[in-house]
Amino acid sequence: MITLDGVSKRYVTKNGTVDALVDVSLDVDQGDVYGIIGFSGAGKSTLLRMVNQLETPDAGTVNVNGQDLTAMSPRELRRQRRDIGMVFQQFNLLETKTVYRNVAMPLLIQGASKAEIDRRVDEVLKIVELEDKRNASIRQLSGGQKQRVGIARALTTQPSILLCDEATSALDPKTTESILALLKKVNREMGVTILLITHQMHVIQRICTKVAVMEAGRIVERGNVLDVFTRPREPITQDFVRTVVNDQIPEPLLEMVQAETRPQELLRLRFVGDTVRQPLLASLSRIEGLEVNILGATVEELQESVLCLFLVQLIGGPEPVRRAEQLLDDAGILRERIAA
Ligand SMILES: Nc1ncnc2c1ncn2[C@@H]1O[C@H](COP(=O)(O)OP(=O)(O)OP(=O)(O)O)[C@@H](O)[C@H]1O
Repeated sequence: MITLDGVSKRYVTKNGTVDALVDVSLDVDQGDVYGIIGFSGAGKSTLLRMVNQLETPDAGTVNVNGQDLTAMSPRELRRQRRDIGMVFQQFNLLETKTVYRNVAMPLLIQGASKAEIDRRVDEVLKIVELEDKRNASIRQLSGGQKQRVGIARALTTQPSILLCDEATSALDPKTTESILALLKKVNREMGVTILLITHQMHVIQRICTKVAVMEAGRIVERGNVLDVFTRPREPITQDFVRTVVNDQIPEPLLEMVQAETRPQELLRLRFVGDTVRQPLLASLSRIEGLEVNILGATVEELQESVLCLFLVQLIGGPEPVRRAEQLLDDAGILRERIAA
């Protein structure tokens, strides 16, 4: 549905050159909620703006619905952009105008009839649950309500793609949850494909199906959210995952572990989905000559499944520890040894 192929973008300023995108390729399929995560300056905004050609590439192509946007005339591009809505971090609304006027804007620009505009505005305000604010001024709204107006405006032209530029970064945690739930609803019930950029792994966890991690203009890791959360490869991805799934031994317990004089093995275990139901820890503790201590545990909901992370200390000789590791391997549990 969206395909970037070998896209590069270099900005030249009086302070020097910046390679904002370096040979970036990306495939977003219909129905995806695709999240791009990275630190400030990684190139996320530049990538997002390629998809509606607010930025043009120095090299590579940008295809949307099978059409190469980089080869389009300005007129064709304007038509294509109606199929791509955009939601902004700072809402980008006309503060002195009404909700109706803001939401109607894309249709007014297109020259739609008053009857059609009225019908469509009412439809989208219902979706974002702001019917009662139709005639309110934007200034009278909370941040969360403003973002709902921003989403409604992006949906008026019935786009098949929604681009979200840090849509929840200016909102408090509770409002963030409600906006993320709304985006998920837009994806599920209206079939809108979403490409979003964020620096919060929590956003990826809550609504994305796929994720790409960006660093210095490159995509360094990508995949299904469940896979990336379970087996993050790159250090930057591990850092992002750690902000949601803590995988470190808590400081007070570390001292106890380091003071242990008996032979021990420290393991980080990851269980996904059905594996969670197995009574593994009970089985481990039945191994003769083995003492099992839990040093940490996290359970996170992820894509309608659960990811559990356990930090365990196995105290015992080589044979009981080997049996324990065998048991974990047979159960398909991901295990990783950690240093004390
Ligand atoms: N119009 C521009 N002119 C010059 N440099 C730019 C321009 N736009 C972006 N850059 C630079 O390109 C790099 C990537 O910027 P970009 O905004 O895409 O990153 P980002 O990951 O979205 O960052 P943030 O999260 O801070 O928005 C940065 O070094 C930025 O300073």
